[in-house]
Parts: sequence; structure tokens; C-alpha cells
Amino acid sequence: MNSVKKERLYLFDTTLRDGAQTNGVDFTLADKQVIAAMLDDLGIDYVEGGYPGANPLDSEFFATRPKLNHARFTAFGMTRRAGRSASNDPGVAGLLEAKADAICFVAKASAYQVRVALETTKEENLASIRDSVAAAKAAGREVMLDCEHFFDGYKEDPSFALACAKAAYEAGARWVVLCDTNGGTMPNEIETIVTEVTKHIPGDHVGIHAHNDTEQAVANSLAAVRAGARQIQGTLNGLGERCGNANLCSLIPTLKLKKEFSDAFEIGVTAEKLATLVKVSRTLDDMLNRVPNRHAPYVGESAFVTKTGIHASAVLKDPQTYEHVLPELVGNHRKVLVSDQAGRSNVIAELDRAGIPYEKSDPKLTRLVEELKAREAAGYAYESANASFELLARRTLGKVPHYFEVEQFDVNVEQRYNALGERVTVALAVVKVDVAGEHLISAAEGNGPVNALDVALRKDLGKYQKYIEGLTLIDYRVRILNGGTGAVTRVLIESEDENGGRWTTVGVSPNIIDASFQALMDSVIYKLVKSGAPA
Ligand SMILES: CC(=O)SCCNC(=O)CCNC(=O)[C@H](O)C(C)(C)COP(=O)(O)OP(=O)(O)OC[C@H]1O[C@@H](n2cnc3c(N)ncnc32)[C@H](O)[C@@H]1OP(=O)(O)O
Ligand SMILES: CC(=O)C(=O)O
Repeated sequence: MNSVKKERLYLFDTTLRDGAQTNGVDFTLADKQVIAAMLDDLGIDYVEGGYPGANPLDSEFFATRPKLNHARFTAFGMTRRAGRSASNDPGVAGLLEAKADAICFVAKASAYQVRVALETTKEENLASIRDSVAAAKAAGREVMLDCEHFFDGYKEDPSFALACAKAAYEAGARWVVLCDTNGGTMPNEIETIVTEVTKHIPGDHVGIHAHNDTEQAVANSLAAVRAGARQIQGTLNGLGERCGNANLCSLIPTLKLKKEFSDAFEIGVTAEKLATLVKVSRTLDDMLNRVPNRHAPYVGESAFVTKTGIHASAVLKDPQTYEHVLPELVGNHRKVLVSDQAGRSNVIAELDRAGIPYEKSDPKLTRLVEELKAREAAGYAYESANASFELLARRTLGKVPHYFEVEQFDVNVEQRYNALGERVTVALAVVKVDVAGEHLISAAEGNGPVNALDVALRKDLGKYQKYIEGLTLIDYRVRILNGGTGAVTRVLIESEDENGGRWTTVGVSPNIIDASFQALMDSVIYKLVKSGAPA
């Protein structure tokens, strides 16, 4: 058997440097330490920690440096300034002092940028590159150069852009990284230009740093690899300046799972670590308090979701009918939703998932699909409300005990002065329930009518009270479904219990209190069903 030796492709993560340039992203020192360790564990080759000397956080991060098992810890910074020597440049000195394995300098590789932004000469720029790379090399560091604005610079003055790249390589840089700094270069241009560059600098010394301003940073990175580049710079979840950098959470699976790349290249991420990618992606979002992009390729919550009946029926026969890779390979999972796009297959898949028994030939199953579609048409959204769907299914199939009856509720909202003479708005709710013939009345105040109603409803449910003690509401979302006088309100409530179980319920009505009450009731009843409370 002929086994072709695979080439090594190196992954360089700049989440902690270019990612820190994302609007709205602020890392703490602890965040940086955790993320560096997570990247190292994933199998990234280079972790760029930041810019020591540029701010106290990055200086401290490099002074204490995280312990990494595989990845090379990399410091980023400018080449020496025009008119200074490398030994007399505080910025370069800061980089050399940093506890880093590698130094990644940034230098302009565009004649226009040198003239306008640096206000210096092309010769001085080339000398700055040579001097800075040589100084870091002499200090025993692995050196690389980010050639800023390389592609725009190449289109304007190819010989100067190339001269910048060659100056770094000839001065001893391990990697010369071609940057699409403004992110406007197209994949065919990247492929053509990188092909030219690799005629002068060996591809296994060439890297790509692509920005996502035309939504093609991943495609541009892959185009550079096709043309010979062997280092890819990117970030987790595509963080980065403006529209972000090439997303490593998309690139890594593509490199591992798409034959064109997996047959030709080896990367530091193993199959076992690839299966942690969803966790890595979500951990970063959690740390930054960002809502994960549910439509993100590979790692998004919707990446392997099937909503329509025709697709679901095929997926249940063989997942490959609508999946380009197996979700488990990246740590994701398949999900079949129920909605107005659903058929029997979606409903059956959801009943299986929820462990609700049914007979395939039972006409009640057809009734459930019809009821689901009618309710979706009225505004319910069961794909987002798993618990309400489960109750609807159990009710239609005749399997929910009648635990209690709400005989009446009453909510008042009033504005008044408190003891400090401040105006406060207070809501008061009264709920009357019949629990197996026992009539119970509860009243509660809340910071709003729904909160008051919730507290009153869950204050005393007689013999069922012990089953709902650990129930808390963690999210409440309202959407007005059509404007004008005929507006309908949809309320989604997310709940949690003492065991960390989470579920979502839905209510729909022209009246927001009524819609909220439906969703509250479903949440409480779902908890009773889940707890196995007797009828
Ligand atoms: C494409 C990229 O993403 S590059 C990374 C950009 N990231 C950052 O800039 C974040 C960290 N930066 C900083 O904290 C600050 O800019 C510092 C500490 C580096 C420098 O701050 P200052 O000394 O106040 O300079 P300032 O930021 O105003 O301007 C940058 C200076 O560096 C010069 N410069 C810019 N790039 C380079 C370079 N590659 N090599 C040498 N000099 C450069 C500019 O000409 C300008 O010089 P001037 O002050 O004589 O006009
Ligand atoms: C270096 C860098 O971040 C860029 O050129 O985009």
C-alpha cells in the first residue's frame, strides 16, 4: 500500500491579540490564562498572547506567562520605529524582555501605507524589518513577521511588498505571514499572489492572516494553503478587528474532515480534541458573555438541526441525507425540531427524544401533527419550547394528570409612594387554585405583574408544593407577532430546577398577562410531570 506522507500545517491562534481588538471584547488576565490553556489543550501550535508593553494587562500576562504543554507562546509587536535603532527602541526592548517563545513582529508591506501611515521611506521600512527580525533572532527567539496590508500592497507595488517579505525571511524569520489586513481580497487573488510569493520564499515559511470583511476569511485561508502557505492564523469564533479573523472553529474541522485537506495535511489537533470543539467555542462565548451564534458552521446549535418534514423523514433513515459530516466529530449533536414545517417524522423523533411512548398506527399521532400545525399558525413556537411541545404531545396522547385547576387570578399594578417618599410601581397578584378539592388562595407582590403572578401561583400548591420548590424562572421573552389592533403576544419562559434541568414553555394570547400565565402554567405542570408527581 502506498502511504503518502502528509505535510504539516501549523495553526496560529490570535484570539488573545487580534481577538482583543474586537469591538466589545475585553479580556481579563484570568480569561487570557484560561483561553491560552484551552488553545494549548486543543492542539494549536502558536498562541499569540497579546502585545507586551502596549498595556499593563498584556505586560503582566507575559511577565507571568502561562504554562503551555505544546503551543509556542508568542508576543506581538511593531518593528522598530523609523529613525531608531532596534537596541534603542522601547517597543522592541519590551518584546525581547517578554517571556515568550516566539515574537511576531508587524511591519507594513505596502508602499502606500509606508508613505501615508508611517511617513517614512521604503528603504527605512525594509531596514526596520531586517533590524528587528535580526535582534529577536539574536535574542534566541523564533521570529515571524506579519506583513501588514500585504495583498493590497502587492497589487499596488509587487516588488516592494515582496521585498518586505524577503527582508524578513533573509534576516532569519521562521514565518513570513501575508496579511489581508483590510479583508477585501478575493480567494482567487489570494491564490494567485501566494503562488507568486512561494516562488521566492518556501511555502513552509509562509503564513496567511485573513480578515473577514467579505465573509471569505476562511476561504481565503484555504486558498493560501492551496497555493503553498503552511501556517494559518485565525481566532476562535472568528473574533477580531471589525468583521473578525478567519474562524478557527470552521477551519479546524474543514482541515480535519474534508478529504482535499485531510489527505494532504496533518495539524496538531487530534480527532479526540476535534470532538471538544463545540465546548471550546461555547466556553469562549460564556467567558465573554456573548450569545453563541447558533448558525455557526460545525459548532452552532443549529448546525445539525432539521426542521422540515421531508428532511426529517430522510435524516431518520440515514443522517447523511442532510449532513455533510457527523455532528459528534466536532462535539455537536443532531436535533430534529417540531414546528409548522414538521411532518410525522419530526414529531416521532421528538417523542422518542422525550421518551413518550406511542403507537405508530395511533390516529392520535396524526391529530398531534394537525394540532401542532394549527397552534403554530396561531403563533405558538414549539421548536423553541420543548416542554410545551412535550405537554401538548402527552395531552393529545392522553397522558398528563390533572394536577390542579386555577379557578381565578387577579393582577393589579399600582404606582405609589414608599416610606422614603419615592415613587414605586408595585404589582399585586391573587391566585385561587383547586388542588384535589382543596381551595387555596395565595397573594404576592412582585416587581411586575408577571413576577407577582408567578410568585402567587407557586406560593401554595398544596400537596404538590414540595415538587416545585426547586423551580426558578431564568428567562422571559416577549414577542409581538403582528402589529396593529390585531396584535398577538408570544411569551417564552425558560425555567431551571434544582438538578440543573432546563426547559422552555410558550404562551400565546392577545393579552400579555394571559400569554405569560399559559407559559407559567406549562412550566409548573412540566416540572410536576418530570418529578413524577402522582395525580
Ligand atoms: C493590523 C493590526 O492589527 S496591527 C495591531 C494593532 N494593535 C494595536 O495597535 C494595539 C496596541 N497598540 C498600542 O497600544 C499603541 O498603539 C502602542 C503602544 C503600540 C504605540 O502607541 P503610541 O506610541 O502612542 O503610538 P500610536 O498608537 O499613536 O501610533 C503608532 C505609531 O507607530 C508607528 N508604527 C505603526 N506601525 C509600525 C510598524 N509596523 N513599525 C514601526 N512603526 C510603526 C506609526 O507610524 C505611529 O508613529 P508616530 O507615533 O510617530 O505617528
Ligand atoms: C497583523 C494584523 O493583524 C493584520 O495585518 O491584520
